[in-house]
Amino acid sequence: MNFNLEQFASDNNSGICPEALEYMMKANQGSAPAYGNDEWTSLAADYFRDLFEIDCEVFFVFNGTAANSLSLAALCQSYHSVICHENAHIETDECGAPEFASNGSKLLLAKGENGKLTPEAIEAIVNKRADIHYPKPKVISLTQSTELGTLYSIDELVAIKSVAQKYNLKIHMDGARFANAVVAMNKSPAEITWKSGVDVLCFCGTKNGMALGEAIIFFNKALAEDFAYRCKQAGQLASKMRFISAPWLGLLETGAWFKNARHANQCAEYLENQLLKIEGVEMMFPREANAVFVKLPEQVITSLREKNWQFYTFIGVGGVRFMCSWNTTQARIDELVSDIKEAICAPRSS
Ligand SMILES: Cc1ncc(COP(=O)(O)O)c(C=O)c1O
Ligand SMILES: C[C@H](O)[C@H](N)C(=O)O
Repeated sequence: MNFNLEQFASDNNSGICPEALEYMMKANQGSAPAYGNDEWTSLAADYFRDLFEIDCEVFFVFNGTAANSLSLAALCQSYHSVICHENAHIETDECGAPEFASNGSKLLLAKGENGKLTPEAIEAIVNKRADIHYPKPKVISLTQSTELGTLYSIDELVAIKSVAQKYNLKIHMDGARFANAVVAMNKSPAEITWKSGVDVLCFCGTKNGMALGEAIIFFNKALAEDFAYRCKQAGQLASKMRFISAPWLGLLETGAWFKNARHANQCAEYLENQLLKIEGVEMMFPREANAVFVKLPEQVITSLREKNWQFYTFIGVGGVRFMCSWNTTQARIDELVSDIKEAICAPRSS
């Protein structure tokens, strides 16, 4: 298998973008204080404060599961619960880490069209029970863009914020593809986070072009009290933190965070448009960021696998996710589309 060819399984599969690599090399000069006491970490944190237009607390951890789990644990006690969508990554793909990190906060799952929570679904969970045996809802967890490639609009975020205020709930945002959401919505990072009621954001650098590294951004600073100890205890305090924060600064200072997300979104839009020209291909959800979800006949999926195409099929029988990244090329999209066309037109095996 040729590992150099871009794939469509995940933006996790992409390499390191030039800007992140350049700043990694810049940081690799001599020694620097460890555990986040270096200049790069300070500069990156300050840049986030400028970008989000608020004096927020910023922490850097290795991956998204850690970012989600630790930030959720900071928002609630073990006897509380976290309301999330049934397709939420914290439910489906973090191996119980959120429950583990919080010593037991239960995830309460809601259904919702296109992978999104609604105020009604949240209220139904909050009001389902009020007895002492029910883990008291304390946090709403939203993913922006969602696991199904869709977006919460500002109006939807504000409606959820009002429910959170009504029931004294905190709002966590899984921003694994937050940059893609900012680009797609053409709103400022502040408008789609703290100005819409978000208390803490997990801003993913890994999917945006870094080797690894997520920024946990507490807009409600009081909630970050002693959070550094939580990171240390969880093994998420990088001794050579400059090699997470410097690439982050590279993305931020050069604008690559925005450029990479815009490119990925544009590639997904191009892929969607090419697929819509093929009879027999059905879109599963609105394509609003860098993911394309389609229904494909089983023999097409088999044919693509035989040609070493990589993609997730976690969204039900015949459901396929194609994820575009900062380094996706139109040429590779055209190759994928050509193979899909060929497979759909091939005579069905009896
Ligand atoms: C929506 C979402 N949230 C969180 C994560 C967790 O990231 P990681 O795999 O780095 O733990 C992912 C992973 O790709 C994701 O897709
Ligand atoms: C689904 C998988 O766990 C990963 N979060 C991804 O989006 O590729």
